[in-house]
Amino acid sequence: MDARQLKIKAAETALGYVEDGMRLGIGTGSTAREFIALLGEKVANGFNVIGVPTSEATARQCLELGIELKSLDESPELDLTIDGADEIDPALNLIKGGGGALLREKIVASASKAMIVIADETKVVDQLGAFPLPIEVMPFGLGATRLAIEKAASRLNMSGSLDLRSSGDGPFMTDGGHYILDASFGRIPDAEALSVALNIIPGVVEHGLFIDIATLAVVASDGGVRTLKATE
Ligand SMILES: O=C[C@H](O)[C@H](O)[C@H](O)COP(=O)(O)O
Repeated sequence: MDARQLKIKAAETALGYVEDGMRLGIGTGSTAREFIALLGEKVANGFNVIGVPTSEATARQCLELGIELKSLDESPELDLTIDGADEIDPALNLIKGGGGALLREKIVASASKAMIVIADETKVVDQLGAFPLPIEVMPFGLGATRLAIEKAASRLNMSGSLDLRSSGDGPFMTDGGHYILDASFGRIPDAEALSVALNIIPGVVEHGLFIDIATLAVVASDGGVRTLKATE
């Protein structure tokens, strides 16, 4: 099976967890896109959900498919969020933000009773960190924020490059109007400690470490689809 078929398989399985009438957080990225396409087919056949999108791109796709959308202000508590991930560890801690949507994704997933991650097998790792960690930062004070991140990482015995994400003709801008620094620190020995250390830096808006948020992962490989639950 090619990569897209695996994403569709994971999305199909996750769709089985969505019940009629649910308030649903809807993720961003190429795997989430396959999920939205399948959800759209179900909605066209009379299935009801109220979706809260995690990005402008997801909102556009949902609206094209006739999926009813609300904001988190209108629907502040959600039953379930379904979203992709860049890395998944055995405790179901995640790295997200490869597509730049991590801030809204974390707000939406945190407002949900459950979060199901959909992915192909390549996203499952023993320890997070081979995928560069996206850190969403304020454009104001970028140099000072970068230095503060480097110092915080160094206190945790980590170092590496912090690359300002580019859109081709300038810095990549998130839906919230912020920049992204992609941190290549390598394997992260203590993701929770790094998460806390990043969260207290004033210019850091959010980062892509999702700790204790995901409840289930649906992972597709050539051998079939398996579901993972957090080991601790
Ligand atoms: O910002 C983007 C999101 O966190 C995505 O869910 C993540 O990057 C995975 O994307 P994909 O399904 O395209 O690999």
